[in-house]
Amino acid sequence: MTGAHRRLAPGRLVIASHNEGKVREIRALLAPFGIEPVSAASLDLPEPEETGTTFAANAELKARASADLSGLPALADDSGLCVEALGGDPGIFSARWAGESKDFGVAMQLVEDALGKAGPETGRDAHFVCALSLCWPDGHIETFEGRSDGTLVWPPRGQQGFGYDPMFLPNGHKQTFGEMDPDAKHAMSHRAKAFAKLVAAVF
Ligand SMILES: O=P(O)(O)OP(=O)(O)OP(=O)(O)OC[C@H]1O[C@@H](n2cnc3c(O)ncnc32)[C@H](O)[C@@H]1O
Ligand SMILES: [Mg+2]
Repeated sequence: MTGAHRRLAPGRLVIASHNEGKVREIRALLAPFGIEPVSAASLDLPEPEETGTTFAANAELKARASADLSGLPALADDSGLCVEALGGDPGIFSARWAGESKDFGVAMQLVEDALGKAGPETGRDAHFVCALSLCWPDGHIETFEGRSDGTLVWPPRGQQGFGYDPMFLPNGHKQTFGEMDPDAKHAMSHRAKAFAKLVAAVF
């Protein structure tokens, strides 16, 4: 982003996400900062169409939509799993690979099948990206990104986290994000890294 940072005043903040897993993680990350989080679902805010071509563009359009409609600052997250052998797919389409029923068992199987087609020589490296955008009701917006690098395991392991977590083994660790205690994921995830940048800028 460009320009000066703006401080976020204590008070209500909309978490502009309809993904319960993300909302849970963002609440935990916000807990120490005296902010009163309100979810987009509890305000009945619609889920905007994600027409952006980058994580940052989608995070910005989601944050802006919620800030406009609620009159409160809004924090949105756009994130996804990028697989090197698949040219970065599913990337910004990570949610869409799970289909209408949001079944990540299906989405992980699609990733595994695509990796099988790509062949063993291409490797199993992958990374998660998280873009966090904070938009104020007057339209001022700030965006921060974080990334976690790792490899993909099969079969998936663990019941913690959400989405693609059970098949993602972060570099230097023995447990997948699906097996890790939530606090351990928060200490190192793509979301936590983006959040640390946001904290440094606006709190
Ligand atoms: O747009 P919102 O309402 O926030 O919810 P969403 O689920 O549609 O979220 P995205 O558009 O950002 O899609 C990203 C998908 O990538 C996956 N994903 C993102 N972060 C993840 C994480 O930390 N662990 C596992 N999967 C993750 C997850 O399945 C998401 O559905
Ligand atoms: Mg989405």
